[in-house]
Amino acid sequence: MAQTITSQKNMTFGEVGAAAAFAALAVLSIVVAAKAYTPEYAFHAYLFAAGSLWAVFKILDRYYDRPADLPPLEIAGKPNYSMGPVRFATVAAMVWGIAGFAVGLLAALQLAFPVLNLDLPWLSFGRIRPLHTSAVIFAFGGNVLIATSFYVVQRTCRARLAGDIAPWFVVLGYNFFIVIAGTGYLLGITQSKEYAEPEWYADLWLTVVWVAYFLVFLGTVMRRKEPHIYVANWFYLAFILTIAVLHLGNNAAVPVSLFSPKSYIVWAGVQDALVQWWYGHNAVGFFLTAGFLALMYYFIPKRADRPVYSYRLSIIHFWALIFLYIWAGPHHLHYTALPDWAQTLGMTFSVMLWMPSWGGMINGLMTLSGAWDKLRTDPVLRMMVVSVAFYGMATFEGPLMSVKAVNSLSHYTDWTIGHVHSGALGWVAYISFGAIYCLVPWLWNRKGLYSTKLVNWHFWISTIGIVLYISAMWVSGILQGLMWRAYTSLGFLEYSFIETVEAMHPFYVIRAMGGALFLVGALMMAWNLWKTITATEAAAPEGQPALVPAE
Ligand code: HEM
Ligand code: HEM
Ligand SMILES: [Cu+2]
Repeated sequence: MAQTITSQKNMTFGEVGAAAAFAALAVLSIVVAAKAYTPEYAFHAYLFAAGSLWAVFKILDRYYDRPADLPPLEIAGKPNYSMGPVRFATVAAMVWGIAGFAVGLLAALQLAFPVLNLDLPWLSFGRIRPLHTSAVIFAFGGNVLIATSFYVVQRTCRARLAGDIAPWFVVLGYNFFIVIAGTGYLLGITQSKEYAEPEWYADLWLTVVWVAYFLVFLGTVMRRKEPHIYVANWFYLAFILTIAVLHLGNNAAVPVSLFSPKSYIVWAGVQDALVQWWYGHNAVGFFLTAGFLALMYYFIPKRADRPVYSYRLSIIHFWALIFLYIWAGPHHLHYTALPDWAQTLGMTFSVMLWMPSWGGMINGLMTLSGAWDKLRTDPVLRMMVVSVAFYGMATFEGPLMSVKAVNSLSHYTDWTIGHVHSGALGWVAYISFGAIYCLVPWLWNRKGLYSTKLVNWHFWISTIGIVLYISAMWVSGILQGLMWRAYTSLGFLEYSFIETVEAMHPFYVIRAMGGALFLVGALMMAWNLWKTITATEAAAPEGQPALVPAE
């Protein structure tokens, strides 16, 4: 007689708790929707209600379908990695990335040809701009960080992701936040804080998601089988923790009512400005830098098949970077009502930041020692190496721009926009593209990418795009700054404002062309990945990970 071992099937504590919490949120959202002061807010409340009901349904549905026992942590002595959430976030990153680049292109075209506002409030520059910045930083960048952090932490700790539904809650909950934020901008809901535009209710939701993210990540590190915590995880952890603190500090707002989307920030005057740029600068430092440095420290050694050039330097890089970044925020407030000593402090720490930044860049580049020849044949590695070079460029330019005398010329001009995009396109997007090109064949169990040639085309087309974008912005920024400060011999301003705007036109056209090339490259990438995923040839038999051993 065949022996069957069946353990009794029970709902886990997490399933019961999450289903109950979502049911309560659904009820609350419906009440809010009914009593909302504005139709836009009611729309968001309905989205929350629909999302929560869907979550309750999914949790119950999964419970009825699943076996009594939860997936084991190990199978035959090997970690049973959880890659579903990683796959979802990877695809989401590509989709949001393309949307964000397209909206950036629209914004760029609107600046060159204002008629493209189309006289529609939803498409006006003021709404499109935060849509672009949030789509590229938080939707594209955020999904890249979640996907890679969940991948890297599992592989380097040789442990399955902590939590059962928690990793899915993080990934889906985060993307729901993106939907609320993005639709909010189009409908005119904003608290007008740059890079923190979503209103109080979206911020509260993100807080819950982010705490879950922190717990899943930390829980995975704590169940590690590998005694050492690899340096990439340190960078991820600093990113997750610091973003939580920044988010709470910068969004300390009191809502007008539960039924209104509007809130008022508790900080006043110059304190509000300082908190905002403490946040804004460290969003660059910990989201766009520390998080993506974790990618650098995992994917470059992996792809080049070389150990990190100096592991000791990576530790120094880590501590110096997080200690210095946090003080540099005031460089966004030069020549304002902020006390002079605070401006000088911000400038000094920014100049000091140059050293650890370049230490990190050198560490990333020198990891290729003995493997430089791979740059000729592997465009994915080339993309990541160029990315590190752009990181070096942006972190040289940043300290320069933080010097008050330089900032008096660069501030308010397109130079800042050039600096931003050499960091954003050259560093953040390129290291992300490289990581995604590595990840997709691993995650979908494929031998390799569909076409390396296409990666090569992507590399060259988008590199030309970046060069057009940033060089146009440097020239236009410096021209703009010089025109604004030009005086006649009688002491009058030499140019009216509109003359400076007219002078920008050709550069805005060139920038839009650069953006279009960048977008075309990303579309080629999406096609290449799609063909890779749908290819029929698997690298290893189903159910057996085609993954190389963790280090
Ligand atoms: C096709 C690619 C892109 C195009 C055409 C584009 C275009 C633009 C435009 C036109 C602006 C407004 C500039 C202004 O107000 O004068 C802008 C701002 C911005 N973009 Fe992009 N962008 C692209 C990609 C990206 C990416 C990938 C990122 C980040 C990862 C990014 C981050 C930002 C940020 C942070 C700002 C605000 C800058 C500031 O306020 O100083 N962009 N972009
Ligand atoms: C050592 C590193 C860096 C320093 C000291 C630095 C410094 C600066 C300075 C002085 C400004 C201009 C502030 C103003 O005049 O308003 C600025 C703007 C900016 N930087 Fe950097 N930067 C650094 C690296 C980076 C990197 C790597 C990125 C992107 C990945 C980046 C993204 C930005 C953004 C988005 C802004 C525009 C903020 C805004 O006004 O909206 N920075 N940075
Ligand atoms: Cu800054």
